[in-house]
Amino acid sequence: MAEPVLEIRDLKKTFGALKATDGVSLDLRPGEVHALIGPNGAGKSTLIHQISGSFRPDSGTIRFLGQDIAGLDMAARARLGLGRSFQISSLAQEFSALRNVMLAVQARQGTSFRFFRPVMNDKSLTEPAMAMLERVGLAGRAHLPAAELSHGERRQLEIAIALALGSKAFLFDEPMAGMGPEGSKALTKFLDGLRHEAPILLVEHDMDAVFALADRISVLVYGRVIATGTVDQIRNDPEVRRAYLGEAA
Ligand SMILES: Nc1ncnc2c1ncn2[C@@H]1O[C@H](COP(=O)(O)OP(=O)(O)OP(=O)(O)O)[C@@H](O)[C@H]1O
Repeated sequence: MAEPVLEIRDLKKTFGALKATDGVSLDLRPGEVHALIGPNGAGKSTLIHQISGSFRPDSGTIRFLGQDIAGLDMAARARLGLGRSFQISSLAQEFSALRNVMLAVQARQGTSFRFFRPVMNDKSLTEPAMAMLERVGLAGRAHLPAAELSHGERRQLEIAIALALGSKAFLFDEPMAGMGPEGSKALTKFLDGLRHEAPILLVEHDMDAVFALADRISVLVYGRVIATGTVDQIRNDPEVRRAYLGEAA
């Protein structure tokens, strides 16, 4: 089996007396969508924050592409290729979609703002940025300000930016939230293709999306993983049904 892209071992984080993550271990393999589900307050977002670097774990290890990243800050983790969650919106609202992606291309190239050159005519930025917008299906909206894009389009733009930054894995925290049924369907289809570019750790309450996308599901309850398995294994696990899925599954 291929080496995991991301390996979490025994991650613990407390807030006062509350054990928000209580010894979580899981991994993310190349090409997969690994969904993390569980009731409200189970510790899903806290886990994502620890992986992305916005919270520091009390103990445990996080290895990304073979490297221990627990001591790195958020920006350093992003530079290594850990694509950030949707909950942090990184868009410059007044800039066009194209310009937003160009900034990411520029950041990856390691060049700073080029005040002496008209950036919008700089093909070394516009061409890769446009290619990225095409990949996410936004080429036709390239010249609109980010603020004028729909909710779903802004999500696509955020992914284009993450891809332009060279993301090698994605952490998505409730991407379907606020999307509506049609938007969720479109985003599900899009994420299904995205997994081949970079595997996805997906926190999501929308079970249709989870069941459609997940290669594996881990169920978090009170900060602990109570089960990890395929969609069928999780749907048929009596403890999971009791703790989370109820009879809806
Ligand atoms: N910064 C914080 N300070 C104190 N307590 C926190 C903090 N962040 C989260 N918590 C608590 O940790 C627990 C886990 O919260 P978390 O947001 O990770 O759960 P979740 O599974 O993502 O829930 P939801 O599905 O509702 O988003 C909750 O009891 C929450 O109140």
